[in-house]
Amino acid sequence: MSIQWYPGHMAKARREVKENLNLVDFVIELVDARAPFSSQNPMLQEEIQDKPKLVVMMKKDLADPEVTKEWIDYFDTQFSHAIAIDVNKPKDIQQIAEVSREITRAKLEKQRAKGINPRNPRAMIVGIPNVGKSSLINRLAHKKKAETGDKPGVTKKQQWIKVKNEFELLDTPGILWPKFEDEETGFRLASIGTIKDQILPQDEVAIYILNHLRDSYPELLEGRFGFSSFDDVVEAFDMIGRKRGALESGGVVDYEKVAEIIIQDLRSNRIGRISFERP
Ligand SMILES: Nc1nc2c(ncn2[C@@H]2O[C@H](COP(=O)(O)OP(=O)(O)OP(=O)(O)O)[C@@H](O)[C@H]2O)c(=O)[nH]1
Repeated sequence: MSIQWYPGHMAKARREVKENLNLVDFVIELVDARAPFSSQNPMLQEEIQDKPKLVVMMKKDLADPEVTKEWIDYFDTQFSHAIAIDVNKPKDIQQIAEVSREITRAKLEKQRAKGINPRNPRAMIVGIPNVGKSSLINRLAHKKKAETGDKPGVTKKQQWIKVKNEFELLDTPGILWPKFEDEETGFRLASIGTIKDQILPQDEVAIYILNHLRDSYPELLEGRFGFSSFDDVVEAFDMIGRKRGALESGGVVDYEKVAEIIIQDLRSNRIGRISFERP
């Protein structure tokens, strides 16, 4: 995870995805259910053109279920099929094969009508770093451990994974960059752990999270930290620091430590199910 995206990397990633897109009939785009807009790649649609797309919102177990429902409706109005999954739920994984059948049905029927015996449709997974691409590929392939490619000197042959006899999946995912649109997008991506911790100041990320909890999830703020509102963020840091023993010698609150506590509590799902954006 946490690739630093420079123009050269971006051009190379785009080229690689484009080459593989030529091999497939439809695309499975992974986004993070907690921030489905910010975690989309801004250029993917351009490359996909009119190929059918299935949007899979990963990590639904970490997102606010009400908001996830809104996103599914939203993507449906955008002519994309969308589902939300928890990669550890076999039932959710099963859903991918079912929706894929719907997506490719029309094309297969057309081919059959022409007397062609169609081959299995082919798909590839595309998404930003850390969104869950390898986890999903491994589940679809019934593998327990991630396979490591890229051994120096070994050319990795592309392989197709047969998924429930519904479609064939390219075993290597396409990795593209997230949006870098504005500060708000950056904070959302930092909160869900998509961008390198060094990129944005951790105290600012923690403040962003606290403000979001106060404004949208006061009951979760209360449940985890013991207060549901605050006027001044320093006061909030002080309360958390005292409660959690993040103190320097002399009993002064260690703000850096508090920022770390807030971020880690969020990412390890100890605060509750939180979404960072609505459609
Ligand atoms: N809670 C939860 N965690 C998930 C889910 N899917 C993936 N993860 C976790 O997200 C992290 C990243 O998953 P990966 O499969 O490595 O993501 P990736 O997109 O292949 O990452 P890169 O190799 O960096 O591009 C891992 O810790 C996974 O366990 C999910 O549905 N729910």
